[in-house]
Amino acid sequence: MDTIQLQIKDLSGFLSEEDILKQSAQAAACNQALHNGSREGNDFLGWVDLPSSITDQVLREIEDAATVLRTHCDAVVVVGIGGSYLGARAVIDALSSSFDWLQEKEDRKNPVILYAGNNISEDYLYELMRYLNDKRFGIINISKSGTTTEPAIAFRLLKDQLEEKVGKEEARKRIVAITDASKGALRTLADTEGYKTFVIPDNVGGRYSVLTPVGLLPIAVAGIDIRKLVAGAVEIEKATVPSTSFDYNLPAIYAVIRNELYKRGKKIEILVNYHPKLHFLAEWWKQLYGESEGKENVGIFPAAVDFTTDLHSMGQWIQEGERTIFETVITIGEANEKVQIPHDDKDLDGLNYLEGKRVDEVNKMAELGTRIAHVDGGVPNLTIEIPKLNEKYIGQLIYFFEKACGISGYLLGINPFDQPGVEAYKKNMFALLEKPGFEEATKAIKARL
Ligand SMILES: O=P(O)(O)OC[C@H]1O[C@H](O)[C@H](O)[C@@H](O)[C@@H]1O
Repeated sequence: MDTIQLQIKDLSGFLSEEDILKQSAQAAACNQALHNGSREGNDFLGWVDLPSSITDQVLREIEDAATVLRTHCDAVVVVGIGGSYLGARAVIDALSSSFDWLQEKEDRKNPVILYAGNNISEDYLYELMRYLNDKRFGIINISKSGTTTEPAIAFRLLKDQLEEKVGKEEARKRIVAITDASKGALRTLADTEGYKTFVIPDNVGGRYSVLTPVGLLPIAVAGIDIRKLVAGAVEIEKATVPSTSFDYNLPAIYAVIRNELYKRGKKIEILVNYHPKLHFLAEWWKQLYGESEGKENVGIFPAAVDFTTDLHSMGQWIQEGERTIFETVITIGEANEKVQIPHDDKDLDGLNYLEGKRVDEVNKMAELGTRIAHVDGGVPNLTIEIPKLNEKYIGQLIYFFEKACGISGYLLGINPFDQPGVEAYKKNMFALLEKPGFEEATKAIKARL
């Protein structure tokens, strides 16, 4: 097995093969629409053939910029929010040691990757700047619009700190901006300051941008092979072209299943993992599906849990709470490392029955036991099988989820490529902060307080 797989046998009793196959023509039409741009949102389809169109030259330019940062910095702060950081963080966490950031400087092969601009917490920023005070650090500032408040605040602070520490000249070498080709405050700022920049293509939305420099540069700085990641994505891109028959088009099958379950009252999809390093993959997935489908008062609510951790907190709800959920489980075939449970002469903890077993074997039995219990408890389960955690399969998984999301959104009958609802909080916040241009809104909102 050289590719990710979709396992659907635990849907029996909830959804038949016939129910799924009935939707195959519709799903194929949605997939076709993603390729020929015949439906809503067609100005945001740049991601569809993005993996196969990334040239060697583009990859080299990203790798070169990564080398500059890796040479000049012991820590690199990725400034961005939503699609401008989640993809990078998902891949970096999935493919790095869980304790990478704790390694002493002399033992490190890669700079520590830190994140900012994804919240407006004063304490967070203070603590980050304090940590960076005696570090050789750099910044990758990412914003597609170039106008988002959270990263703009973080960047202003970090830029000040860096320039004060090393001077404007050296700071310029350690700052890279990734933004629109011509629009937005970040573009103006980067051009004025003379930063190295990369462009986010107009036709690739933030949540679909992980395979552009938005994701690839931070990932490369973290020492991860972006060529293998992209190659993995290309494989699924090729395997899901419109001529692919429905039975082999895994994203199309996944898209149909989640929509059919939704029609049957399963309003919440829980993405499940059994490895803490996949936590941010689920965060990335939540944005992808949440922003794409949650509109016009419809859409599955994308949730996520980390098992077995959350079996000791959310497990009760999932087993016996309202039956409006289904689970999509990401399962990893083979652990990358080997740890066996040792023998203990006294066996005071009663664990000798596990002696000699790999920890992963125990994890897998927890996974199997949970799946059986949840299905028995009325929770449909589908499983995405990944042979092991490496660049290639994460690349496959990224494209799998992106393609499925596009098909799924069209099946649902909405435009999966806009996010009008996100503006509501911003308008109120700007009005409350008395941003120039919001005078009327300021008056109106203040009258409500
Ligand atoms: O990259 P930016 O323009 O800064 O946007 C960052 C994020 O915030 C926005 O409000 C959108 O909801 C997201 O889709 C986007 O990924």
